[in-house]
Amino acid sequence: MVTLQQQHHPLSSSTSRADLLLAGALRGRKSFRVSFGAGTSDVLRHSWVHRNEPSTQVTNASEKCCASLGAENPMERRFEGFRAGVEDTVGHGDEVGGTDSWQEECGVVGIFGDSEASRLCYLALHALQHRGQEGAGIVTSNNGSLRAITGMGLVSEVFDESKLNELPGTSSIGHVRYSTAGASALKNVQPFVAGYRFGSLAVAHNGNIVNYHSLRAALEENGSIFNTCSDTEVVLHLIAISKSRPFLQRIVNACEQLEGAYSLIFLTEDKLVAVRDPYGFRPLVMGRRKNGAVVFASETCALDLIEATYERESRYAFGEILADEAPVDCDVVIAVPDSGVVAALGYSAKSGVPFQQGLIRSHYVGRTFIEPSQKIRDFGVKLKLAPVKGVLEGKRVVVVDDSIVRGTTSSKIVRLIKEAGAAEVHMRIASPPIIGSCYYGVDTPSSGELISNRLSIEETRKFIGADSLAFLPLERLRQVLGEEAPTFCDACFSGDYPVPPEHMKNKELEVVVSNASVA
Ligand SMILES: O=P(O)(O)OC[C@H]1O[C@H](OP(=O)(O)OP(=O)(O)O)[C@H](O)[C@@H]1O
Ligand SMILES: NC(=O)CC[C@H](N)C(=O)O
Repeated sequence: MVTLQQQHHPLSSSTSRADLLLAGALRGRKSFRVSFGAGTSDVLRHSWVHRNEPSTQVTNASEKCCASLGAENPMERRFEGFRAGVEDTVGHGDEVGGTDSWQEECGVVGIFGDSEASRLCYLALHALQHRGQEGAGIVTSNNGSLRAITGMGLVSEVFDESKLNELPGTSSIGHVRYSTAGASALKNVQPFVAGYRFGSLAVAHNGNIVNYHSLRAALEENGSIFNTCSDTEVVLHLIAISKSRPFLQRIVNACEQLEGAYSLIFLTEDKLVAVRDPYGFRPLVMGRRKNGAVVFASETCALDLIEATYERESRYAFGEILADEAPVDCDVVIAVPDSGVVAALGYSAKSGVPFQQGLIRSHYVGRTFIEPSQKIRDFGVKLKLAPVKGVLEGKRVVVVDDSIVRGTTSSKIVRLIKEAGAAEVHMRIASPPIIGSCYYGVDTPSSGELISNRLSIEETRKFIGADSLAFLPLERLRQVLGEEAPTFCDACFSGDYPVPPEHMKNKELEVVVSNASVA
């Protein structure tokens, strides 16, 4: 582990140390670990500390997790179809055997050094709401103790002004949940807070710990009692039993035992620590507010909302590369909102072709994956996206999206745009073809259902009905990532799985590698 940075935090002398640590300890791969704060308190405690809200109704291990969903909760209706027969350790990925589109998974946030920490956390969670709608929670640290509020439902359903008033403090972490391990139930809603012999510790996790079953079995064998049926809880137990010193080393020690995907944010009475797995499976970005407060979040949209700056935006570069690699005579560049917007701006800037809003997204419609059948899903795309005739009629249109998964969205979009009168439709995709399923926490369909696994780029172009189709070449993606490229997992694009997963669900591992990038 190498210390990259030590600096004075401008806000408070009691939180005066900021360490940015770049760890190379985990299996020889590079990952980053970041901690902010000072000192440790040596409080002797073993019990769980406050998870306010009804979540404190702790249960015996054999209880089905789905049991604690409240009847009045709107999410109960939304997830009704998924819950039948759900076992303790089951999340969405296991229940439905993959979903209709590329799922982004939970969102995590951490704020350090701002007197409005819980409010900023709340706003940032709003920006990340698309990553998980089952439950939300915030933990703050104030005057040497942690305080948590968690609940089922959307951020706006769980929190209001009075709840936020109950969460004073200058540091906070937050979570929006899309379950992958452990059913959709209140007790599995994060952040989790635990008390152990050195004080209190909270954690928010995005990802899937693939060796969770064996870790939990070993911990239970040694007497650990679990409070939830989420994979995330093992991390707290591993930290609590670690013999390493100081606190950061205990985290390293715990994470060294984890396999799979984890972007984790920890909060103690005086520290905030962000950890990313050695392969960078799940996203995590760092930003800073003007007052010096440090922010971690799953996506940059959360940084933008709370006016924290982030140094690099690679999606813009992906758009520029597409314009460079796959130019085409066209009149207008449009995006599939919201995920294609930044890349479309990059394409437009590089090609000199104007960017316009050719598709308007309705934010009042649920994500298409909630719809149960293919037939209904087709309507879903139409409901979600409305073409703007004035922009499209008679035009040669370049449409930029971030990915093609099964091909459902792209084919509907091409049809919508043509029906609106476009003369030509050229799809540009700001990622390489997705040829392999994900086993590390992104709920993707099985490999066989991925269109780029089954069809060549030319066949995919025909399937979606576009006049041309181009993907971001994998080598160019790696170029953008530079030296960091080997530290990121690109299994879904390359078929090269860095960690063989313990549980394969029903997905096949075989992938067909497709080399061409333009059709
Ligand atoms: O090829 P398909 O299987 O249709 O999936 C591809 C689509 O899925 C994602 O959107 P999603 O529906 O997740 O909504 P988003 O725009 O909120 O990301 C992605 O941005 C593509 O538009
Ligand atoms: N989507 C996620 O990142 C889920 C985190 C964790 N595995 C859970 O199920 O709660």
